Amino acid sequence: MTTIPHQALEAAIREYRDPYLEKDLYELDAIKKLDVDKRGKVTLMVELPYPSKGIAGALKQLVGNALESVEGVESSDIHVAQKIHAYRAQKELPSIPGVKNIIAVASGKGGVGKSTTAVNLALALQHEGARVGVLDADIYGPSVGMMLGVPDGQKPRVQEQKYFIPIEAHGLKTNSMAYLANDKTPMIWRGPVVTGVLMQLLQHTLWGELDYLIVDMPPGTGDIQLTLAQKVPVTGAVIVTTPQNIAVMDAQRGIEMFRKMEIPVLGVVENMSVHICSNCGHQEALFGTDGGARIADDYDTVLLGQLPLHKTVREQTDGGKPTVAAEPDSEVARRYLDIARRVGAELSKRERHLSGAISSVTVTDHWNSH
Ligand SMILES: Nc1ncnc2c1ncn2[C@@H]1O[C@H](COP(=O)(O)OP(=O)(O)OP(=O)(O)O)[C@@H](O)[C@H]1O
Repeated sequence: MTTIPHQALEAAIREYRDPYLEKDLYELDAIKKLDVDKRGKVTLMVELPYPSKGIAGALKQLVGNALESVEGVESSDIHVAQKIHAYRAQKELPSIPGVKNIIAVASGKGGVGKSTTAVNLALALQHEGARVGVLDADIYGPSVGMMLGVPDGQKPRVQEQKYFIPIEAHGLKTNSMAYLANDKTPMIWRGPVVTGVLMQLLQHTLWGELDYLIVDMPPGTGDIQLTLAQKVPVTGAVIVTTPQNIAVMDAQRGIEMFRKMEIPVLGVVENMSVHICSNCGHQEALFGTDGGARIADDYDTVLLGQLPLHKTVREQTDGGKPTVAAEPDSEVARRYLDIARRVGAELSKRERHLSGAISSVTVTDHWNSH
């Protein structure tokens, strides 16, 4: 029988640093079980605080190699799971039953690719193992349904004349202003009416159990956005910008608005960073360079990622099958998946929601990545 000093195992495990949280697994309190059997087989259970399916393989391999180089260790069996907590919303606003976290995707300016980012981020979080919904609050151009391939005119079913049953698309639970509108309704939806309708959509949809509800906000920083930022219990905001100066300036205004409302800004996504020619692959910075990095720097937040301006992104997203669903292994989808893990990781640094405050929350969603 071999006796392997615990210190040696711990030292080996500590060699791995989480790429998003930049801490080792002990610092993250991620080690849930560590056992060695008589034959030198190490069993390790790791639990990460963000959706991380895509990096579980690498983690297992790296930690496995480190463990197996410890004298006396013959083999290792590593299990990786994730546990997504509910984090505090601004000003202790009451949460939506079953919804652990609401992430607002916002932009200071229209047309920068906010909705494209919102749907791909939602799909990427799901791909990484989370349960996700999307609320389209973009009253000026609700496009989430179209981008997720929901047939025109489809309406959510209503239960007990009070609750909406969300429309499922690509595994996401969705609800949208667009599902309820007809050609005439946008005319009456102005100001306070709009926020009233949006709050109803949020509160009267049977979302079920969600780790993240992505809210695609209307672009800009006007009254509607401000009211939403005051009323929707948001746990974190993601700001989408393009690199050009004007968009960056508007994005700064967006960051300031969320900060004023005490909503943590999780970071900035720079969309349309470079144009990639679909014929020759030539890359060109059409809208200038590094706008997202500058703003992240100036506002002490994180550049979550950069997306190229690419014809297939538009074709796939506008065609009802966003890139992460259409081509999950593509370079662009990999960027969205990286952004999703970063968003989850950034959120996991925030203050937790008081335990027990959300009654219907499930605390573990284990998946093994064998
Ligand atoms: N990275 C990209 N590459 C190519 N096309 C893109 C990219 N991002 C967005 N687009 C396209 O740009 C258009 C605008 O995108 P989107 O609707 O997401 O912007 P938005 O900021 O949500 O606009 P608004 O909220 O003002 O309606 C869409 O046709 C979309 O497919």
